Amino acid sequence: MQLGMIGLGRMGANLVRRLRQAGHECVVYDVNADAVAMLAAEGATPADSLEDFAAKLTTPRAAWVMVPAGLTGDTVFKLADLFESGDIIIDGGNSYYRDDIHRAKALSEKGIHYVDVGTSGGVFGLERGFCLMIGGEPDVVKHLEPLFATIAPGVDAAPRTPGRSGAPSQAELGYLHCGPVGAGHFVKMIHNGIEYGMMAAFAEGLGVLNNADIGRAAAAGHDAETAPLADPQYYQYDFDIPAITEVWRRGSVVASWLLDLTAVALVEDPELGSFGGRVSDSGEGRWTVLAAVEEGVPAHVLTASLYERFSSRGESLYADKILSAMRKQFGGHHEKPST
Ligand SMILES: O=C(O)[C@H](O)[C@@H](O)[C@H](O)[C@H](O)COP(=O)(O)O
Repeated sequence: MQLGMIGLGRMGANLVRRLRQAGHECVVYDVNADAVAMLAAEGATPADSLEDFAAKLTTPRAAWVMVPAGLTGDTVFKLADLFESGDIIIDGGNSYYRDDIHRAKALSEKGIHYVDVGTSGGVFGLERGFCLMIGGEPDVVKHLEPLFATIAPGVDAAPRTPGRSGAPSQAELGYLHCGPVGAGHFVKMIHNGIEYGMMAAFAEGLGVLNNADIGRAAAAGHDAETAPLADPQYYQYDFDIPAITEVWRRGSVVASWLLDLTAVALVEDPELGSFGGRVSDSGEGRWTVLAAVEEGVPAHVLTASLYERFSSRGESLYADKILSAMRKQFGGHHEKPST
């Protein structure tokens, strides 16, 4: 089957490679001509403009947009100007599901179909396959199924769940038509909200392990900034955290791909010296929390993990200064000045 790919960064390029390995034809375009040339050298059909891209696709066209966040809407609408009724535009980025709903409505006036695909797997997707969460019209999603089946990891990526037998379902193959337009990105949004929570759980637990030698510092003298440690004898452990993440990978309840990646990170940089501790976020966690608020559903862990990212970037500094100022006012306590 033929697919056009716009956006040949790590994700887009690897999607093309995975499709090509299975014999699908790919027409590729990116504003970076070098990225186009690299995939052309691997056998993809290059396009040197959006117009050229649209012209090289056979109707009904199917184009996957995988451009950096912020450029997706513009790219979708530019492409829609060149496309005809019956053509399909797939947004495989991390778009807000509400944008999908608006875009699909606008495109439908021209008869163009819009499919949203939450794509998980990151830089490992070429080898492992990408988990796909899909939203769109059933017949359009069905038409694209050979592409989704190729991109997805396949049934062997995980042991079959006891109780499931016979021909593997879509979900067992690693892709799922989740519902109408927006449903794919809604599911991906919540996936990423969970990702924030799981990451924060590992980070906080390892942080507590990392401080389990605090009893030694306490023996050397009490720091007036914190309450005295009641029993320093209980905090005399100098844990090997890379080794702990490694042992947890084998047979423990918290074994997971996220833990595997944490173990890799700690082998590469045991002291984490290459990180400043500022954690970015690109919107999915915020949208998850907004959805929880609007649904009136508690999401304690996911909300706390989002706020931790804000704190990591110094966004709690003003509030922390207010805390110090109040404590000094009512108690006359000494609070350390800014450094
Ligand atoms: O499932 C995935 O492969 C990841 O979730 C991927 O989509 C990306 O790494 C996140 O979107 C980062 O999200 P933040 O920038 O919000 O941490």
